[in-house]
Amino acid sequence: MTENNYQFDVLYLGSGHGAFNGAIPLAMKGKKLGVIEAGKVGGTCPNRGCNAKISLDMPVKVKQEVDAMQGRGLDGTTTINWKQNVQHEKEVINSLPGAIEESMTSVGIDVIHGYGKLVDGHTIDVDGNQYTANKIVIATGAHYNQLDIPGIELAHNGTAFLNLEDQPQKMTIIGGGYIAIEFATIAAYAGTEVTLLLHHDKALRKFYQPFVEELLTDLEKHGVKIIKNVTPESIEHVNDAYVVKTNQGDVTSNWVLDATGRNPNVENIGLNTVGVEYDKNGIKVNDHLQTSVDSIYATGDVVDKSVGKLTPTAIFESSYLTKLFSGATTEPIDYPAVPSAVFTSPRIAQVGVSVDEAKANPDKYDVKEANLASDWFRFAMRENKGKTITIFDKKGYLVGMTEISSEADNSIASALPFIEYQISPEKMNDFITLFPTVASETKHHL
Ligand SMILES: Cc1cc2nc3c(=O)[nH]c(=O)nc-3n(C[C@H](O)[C@H](O)[C@H](O)COP(=O)(O)OP(=O)(O)OC[C@H]3O[C@@H](n4cnc5c(N)ncnc54)[C@H](O)[C@@H]3O)c2cc1C
Ligand SMILES: NC(=O)c1ccc[n+]([C@@H]2O[C@H](COP(=O)([O-])OP(=O)(O)OC[C@H]3O[C@@H](n4cnc5c(N)ncnc54)[C@H](O)[C@@H]3O)[C@@H](O)[C@H]2O)c1
Repeated sequence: MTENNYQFDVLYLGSGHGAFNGAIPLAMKGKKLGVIEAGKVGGTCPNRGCNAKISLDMPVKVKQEVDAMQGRGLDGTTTINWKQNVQHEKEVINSLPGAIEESMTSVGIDVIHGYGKLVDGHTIDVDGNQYTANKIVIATGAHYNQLDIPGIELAHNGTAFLNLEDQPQKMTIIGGGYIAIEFATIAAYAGTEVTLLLHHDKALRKFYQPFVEELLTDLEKHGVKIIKNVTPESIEHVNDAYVVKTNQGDVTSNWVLDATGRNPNVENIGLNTVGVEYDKNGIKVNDHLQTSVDSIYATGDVVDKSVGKLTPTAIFESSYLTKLFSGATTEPIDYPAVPSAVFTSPRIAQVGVSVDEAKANPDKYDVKEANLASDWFRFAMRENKGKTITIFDKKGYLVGMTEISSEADNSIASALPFIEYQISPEKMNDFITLFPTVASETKHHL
């Protein structure tokens, strides 16, 4: 029996990481749960986000490593087969929605397929059928922004890129965020001539800009043409090509990607009907992820939040609600330092206090910069561009780190416990790492 005789204790609108990561352990605690999904179970990340993207990146990373070892034990470069790579990606992701649905149904969760709309604080309508719950969690995620210019319907979004079976000879990418830069890398390494249109003079604005400049220079070496401070004005189909008309002239290619960001899915789900407050940045929540309607909570990309709209933050929020709903906590949500990485070649990754903040506050922080080319292990990998910057407070505790290298994601990941658990400089030596690894060499910089 559920609380107050509702059909469900908790009903999730959406089945992405903001829902299923918390729903499964909550169901295992005996709660009766329902998860409503209009599209593929598992949402963006497994089906058309992180997992799909990183599968396409695997040959790119290997190619970068093979290129680096030319004449150092390896003779002969390699080329990326676009069609095979997309097939490889499909083989990785195709089974995920079924597996995620099975992991929910196996613990008694009802997965309801259809489009849900809030009717009141305890009821969701799914294609004419009404479902009631003591609590509702809105986890509807986000959708691609579409530039408001004539001819934009001739451009494609990130999902189309991940499903693109025929390699374009030339591609125009509008945007300078994660998706624009990661997809430019994948396409350029496969031999597509990419033109990247940056709205301003900077890309990846949340990352340390000297590292971003190095990344852009490296992309240029791989044939990417970068045009800064450009405003796309329209797109036209001329003969077999697509022409992006801009304030700096025409850019012609066979395929155009609109990578100008993502917007939260707040429209047409009944938020106005029930009085849930939101704006273009997402649903407003308090420090318990509760919306302006007491019985309704929100997680993931649909939430207006200061931390990154990333899979691990969606998982953290979903898991927090599991603790809240099961009575394991009454405390507000308390995010740890949130790492982020751009999965390019080389990668840039960062966590904690930023380099800019540290340099602006020399009374609070010490900044240590290291060129990784002089690390013997990175030298063995022929990593010649790597740089790492570590940031310490005045007591010598690690509080932030930023790296550019082919292993930046793994290097930052290995430093996370030292930051989150505030390991003292003396205690750091109590850890024995595997040797020789990225982690063992990263530790020398901490
Ligand atoms: C191309 C790409 C690459 C990315 N790469 C990374 C990465 O490398 N690392 C990282 O951390 N993050 C990455 N992200 C971000 C990450 O995918 C999201 O932060 C994460 O998926 C958010 O999860 P969510 O549960 O909030 O939303 P989603 O996963 O989007 O799930 C929302 C679900 O709700 C469903 N839905 C919406 N409205 C309704 C309705 N009315 N009724 C029923 N169902 C509904 C949708 O169909 C969807 O399945 C990437 C995103 C993209 C697009
Ligand atoms: N590695 C990762 O963790 C990863 C990878 C991909 C996506 N994501 C997530 O997905 C989300 C979406 O990524 P994204 O790259 O689409 O968004 P983004 O917000 O990172 O970048 C959007 C880009 O579009 C540009 N832009 C905006 N309006 C424009 C205009 N009118 N004309 C030209 N350019 C314009 C911006 O300047 C910016 O460079 C992000 O929130 C990110 O958290 C994460």
